[in-house]
Amino acid sequence: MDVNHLTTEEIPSSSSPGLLKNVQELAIDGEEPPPRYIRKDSDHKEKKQVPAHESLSVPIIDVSRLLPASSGREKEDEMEKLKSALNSWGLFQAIGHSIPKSLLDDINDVSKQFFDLPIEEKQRYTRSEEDEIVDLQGYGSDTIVSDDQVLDWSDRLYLLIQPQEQQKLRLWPDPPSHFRRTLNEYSVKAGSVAEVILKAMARSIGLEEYSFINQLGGQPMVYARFNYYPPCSRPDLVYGIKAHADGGAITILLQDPEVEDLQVLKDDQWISVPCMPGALLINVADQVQIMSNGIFKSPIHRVVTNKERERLYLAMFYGAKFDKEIEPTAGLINESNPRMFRKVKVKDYLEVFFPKYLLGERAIDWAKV
Ligand SMILES: O=C(O)CCC(=O)C(=O)O
Ligand SMILES: [Fe+2]
Repeated sequence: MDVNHLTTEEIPSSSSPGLLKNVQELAIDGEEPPPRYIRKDSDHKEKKQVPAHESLSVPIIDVSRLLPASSGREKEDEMEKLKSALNSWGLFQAIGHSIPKSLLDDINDVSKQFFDLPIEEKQRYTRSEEDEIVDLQGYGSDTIVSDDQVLDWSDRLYLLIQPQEQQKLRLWPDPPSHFRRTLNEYSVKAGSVAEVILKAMARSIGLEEYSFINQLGGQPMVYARFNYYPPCSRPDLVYGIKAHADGGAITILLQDPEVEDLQVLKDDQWISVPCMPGALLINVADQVQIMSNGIFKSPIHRVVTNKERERLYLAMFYGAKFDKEIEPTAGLINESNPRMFRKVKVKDYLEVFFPKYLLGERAIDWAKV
C-alpha cells in the first residue's frame, strides 16, 4: 500500500480491523490511545520539564513600542529586548499588539464552534488527498508518510489565507456562520503585527527594515492552522504535537487562555510557556533562521496532552511564496560570520520539511552549507 498522502482515517488501525478515527472521536470513546499514538522516545525521562509558574522568564515584548510612531530610547530598548529574546529563546509573548480582546475571543469562539460540529459536518471540509504535501488544506489529522510514524493527538483545520486568489473557500466552514468574517478580520490584524515584527527583527540586527519581507516576496504566504487537542487518557505516553520547529518565517500563536500544554526546548530543558490572556505568542521559524544566517534560531517546541481538558490553538504561519528563493542576507556575512545556509527554493525546502516534521525530525540541516 502506498501510504504517502493518506490520512489517518484511511489507514487500517493496528488495534482494530476498521478505519482509524479522527482524534476527537478516539477521545470521546475514552479508550487507551492506539499504539500508533504512543511515543517511542524516552525524551520525557531524559530532560527536565519546567512548569509554567517557574518559567516567568519567557520574554515579553511590547509591539506598540516597535511601531514607526514610537521613537527614541523606548524604541531602542524594545528593539534590543526583541533581539535578545529571539536570540536566546526564539520566541516571545507579544503585548501591545492592538488586536482587540473581543476579536481574540471571537476567533476562539468560532474555532470551538467548528470543532463542536458533528463529525459528518466537519468532514465536509476534509482535505483532498491529491493535494501536494506542502499545501494540504482542509480538515484532518496527521498525514501518514511512514509506517513507523508516531501520530499526534490532535485534529486540525488548515487554510491558506494569502495570496487571496489561491484561497480554497469551499474548505472554509460555514457554519459557524461568523467563521469566515472573523478569520478574515483576524488575519488582517495579525498580518499587520507580523509585518511590524519582521521589520523590527531586521532592524534589530542592523539590516534595512524590508530585508526579510522582500525575500518573502513582498506579501508573505500565510496559512492559518486551527489545532484541537482533545483530553487524552495517557498524557505520559502521547503528545499533542511532537517536538518540531516551524517551517515558515515567523508564527503567530493565539494561545488557549487556560491550558498550558505548550513547551519550548531551552538549555536542554522543556519549559512550559505560561498562558498570558490577551497576548500573542510569536516564534521564529526556519526561514528566518536561514535569512538571518542563524542569528535568530527557530525554537524546538512541542505540545503535551492532559487528561481533563480540551485545548484550542490558532497558529498563523508567515513564510515566503513557494517559488521564492531565500538565503542569508548579504549584510550579515563577512569573514568572521561565514555563510551558514545555502540559497534554497522555498518549495524545495518545504518538500523536505513536511515529511521530516511528521516524523519528528528537523529539516534545517538540509539547508546548511
Ligand atoms: O498548539 C500549540 O500550542 C502550538 C502549535 C504548533 O506548534 C504548530 O501548529 O506548529
Ligand atoms: Fe509549531
